[in-house]
Amino acid sequence: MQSKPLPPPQASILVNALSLEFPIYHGEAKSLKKTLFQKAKNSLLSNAFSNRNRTGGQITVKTNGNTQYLTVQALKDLSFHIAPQERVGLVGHNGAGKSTLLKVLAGIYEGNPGAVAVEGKISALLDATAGMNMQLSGRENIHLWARQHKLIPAEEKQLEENVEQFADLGEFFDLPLRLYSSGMIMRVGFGLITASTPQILLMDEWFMAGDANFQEKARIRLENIVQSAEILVLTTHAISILYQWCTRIFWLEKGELRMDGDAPTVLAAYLESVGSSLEQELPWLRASQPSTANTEPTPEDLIPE
Ligand SMILES: Nc1ncnc2c1ncn2[C@@H]1O[C@H](COP(=O)(O)OP(=O)(O)OP(=O)(O)O)[C@@H](O)[C@H]1O
Repeated sequence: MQSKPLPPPQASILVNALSLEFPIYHGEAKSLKKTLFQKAKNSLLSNAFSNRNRTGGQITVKTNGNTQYLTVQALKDLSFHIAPQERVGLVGHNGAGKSTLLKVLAGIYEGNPGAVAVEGKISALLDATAGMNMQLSGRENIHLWARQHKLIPAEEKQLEENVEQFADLGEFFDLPLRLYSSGMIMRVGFGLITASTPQILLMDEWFMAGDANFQEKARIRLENIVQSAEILVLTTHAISILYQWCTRIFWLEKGELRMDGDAPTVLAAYLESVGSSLEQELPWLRASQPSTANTEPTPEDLIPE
């Protein structure tokens, strides 16, 4: 008897005490180094610098033998579990660690060993040029990607046709990417990443760019993959998208998880901390019923007017 293939395991993301710091290499700029060292030392003494400055990760002084060096703590001791059907939004000030966290989940950055366990096939809409070779044409980049992902020839052909049609670049599809505009590169990158449905979809804000024609085509493609992805993790500064799309929000501050909870609660607390409110950001809330929050996501909301 032929055995049935096993269904793919359910998607999940388990993060346990994740930290990530970037060393600052700026040896030649002595005055900058001196200033940063002084600020970091003052902050250790008084904690005033870190409280006042709500941009970027925490800058700290580290010691290795006789040498001192500076690091930016981009993520600090994060722990959480994301289960299937959860749609998580990341909020926080500039430099809070949102993009870095997405990159760690995507496997682009490595956190501390054993801190991240991801189950399921991931697609990351983080950077349109990630993994692309600027010397190769759009078509060649598709083949490169197909080989890296071990597609069989029929799948590779299908992918090529799919992306070529979506990107709609005419003869530019066979010219090197270095001759493309950023919007043209995005068409190839977006088309490639959204050609198949992932179990886990990670999205940063970059995909909101592009001309009107691109946005309409992108909307249709996004609609399909967002609805079928098991897990969505998204970062954007657009509160209305977070409110309508997400079931859960992580509020990051200087790399730490300041709050984790349902979208209305965490967004209200976050907005209050920056002197705003949900009613101010989403005037339509006043007129709508509470039950309309977190309804089925509408990808139209991702595309700016
Ligand atoms: N490749 C890198 N090298 C050094 N420092 C980095 C690097 N990437 C991020 N950082 C630092 O890590 C911190 C977190 O950056 P990150 O890009 O994750 O913030 P963010 O929350 O996505 O910000 P924004 O809302 O402005 O996009 C910042 O202080 C940033 O300077």
